[in-house]
Amino acid sequence: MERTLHLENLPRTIELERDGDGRARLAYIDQRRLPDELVFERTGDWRAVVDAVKALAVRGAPALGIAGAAAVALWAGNAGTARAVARGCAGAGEFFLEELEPVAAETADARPTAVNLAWGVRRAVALARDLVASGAAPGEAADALYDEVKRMETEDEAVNRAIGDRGAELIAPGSRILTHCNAGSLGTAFFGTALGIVYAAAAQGKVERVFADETRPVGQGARLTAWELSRAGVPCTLICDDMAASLMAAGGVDAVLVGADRIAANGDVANKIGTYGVAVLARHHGIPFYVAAPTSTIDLSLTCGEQIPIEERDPREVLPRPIAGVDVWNPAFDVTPAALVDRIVTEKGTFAPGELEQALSSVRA
Ligand SMILES: CSC[C@@H](O)[C@@H](O)C(=O)COP(=O)(O)O
Repeated sequence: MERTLHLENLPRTIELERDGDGRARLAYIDQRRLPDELVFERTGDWRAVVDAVKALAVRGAPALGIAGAAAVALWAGNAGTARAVARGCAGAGEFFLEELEPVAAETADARPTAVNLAWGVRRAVALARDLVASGAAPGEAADALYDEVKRMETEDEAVNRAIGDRGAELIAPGSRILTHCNAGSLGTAFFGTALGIVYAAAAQGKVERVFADETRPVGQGARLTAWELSRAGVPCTLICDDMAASLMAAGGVDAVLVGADRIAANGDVANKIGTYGVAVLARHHGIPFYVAAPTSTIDLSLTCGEQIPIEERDPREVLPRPIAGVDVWNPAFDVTPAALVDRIVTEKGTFAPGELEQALSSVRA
């Protein structure tokens, strides 16, 4: 039975826009406040974007890519251009690029695991360099960076929809799908990666229900995935992370779908902490484990997952009121070995982890 989805109820997550005076600003959903309230923040300050990334107000690998490029564009349109203009014409472009360097470095370092953040920054910086090299003034470079971020937003949705269509082919009718964290519209400009597959498969009437892991410690599953799926009209059941094993043992899960923050060349997958455990459980119970990600999340410069930097976050996320004598370890991500991943779904194709490197080298060539 085909299901009527209500994707129109999902707001766009992150968008560069111009205010009434033509100044660039970034509008984003403050995801810390969901599901209690849907609040859009707006800022023209690149440092505020970096702070929003660090605080998880903006999160999810593809959304971080856009945030990274947007921070560069905002700097270029405000402080970058103003300082270069104040300095005068001679060498303004070189001065602009020199000043851009620490801005780019600070933005790219805001979160280390999701490779899209640095990818987005690199894409913006490369464009700025090309423009200055071809004689563009800083103000012109800033306008072009604005347009580039808008292109990234559009591309991101198109990529997610392609992932959705490809991934839906893996989903059997009547499927009960387990997901971890939020790899949905909220982690992207729009539509989502793992949840993009859910939306595409649900539109074909194949999804009976999605089980959302709560995803301790920050609760992206409980606060974000459950909110997003219910708004979109997909039946959703929230479970605590430690219930997944029992659910699988009871025969309640037909497939696992998760997103990724970085995928190494050998197909090892870094994603939200707890993903590895879900993959072990899925293999034990003979349930297929699928990863959905854009090719921008695949880092062919790393041969294996051990090389992926894992972000450690504030212990207060785990233990809000410290207990004397108790230490806390709070890694935000873990690495699922390629051997536990059945298929990786990208916009360019669906691959076994072992095929990834060769397949992507040939599609990129
Ligand atoms: C489409 S988002 C994919 C991943 O980035 C997602 O699964 C994830 O792990 C997000 O972690 P977060 O710490 O919330 O940024």
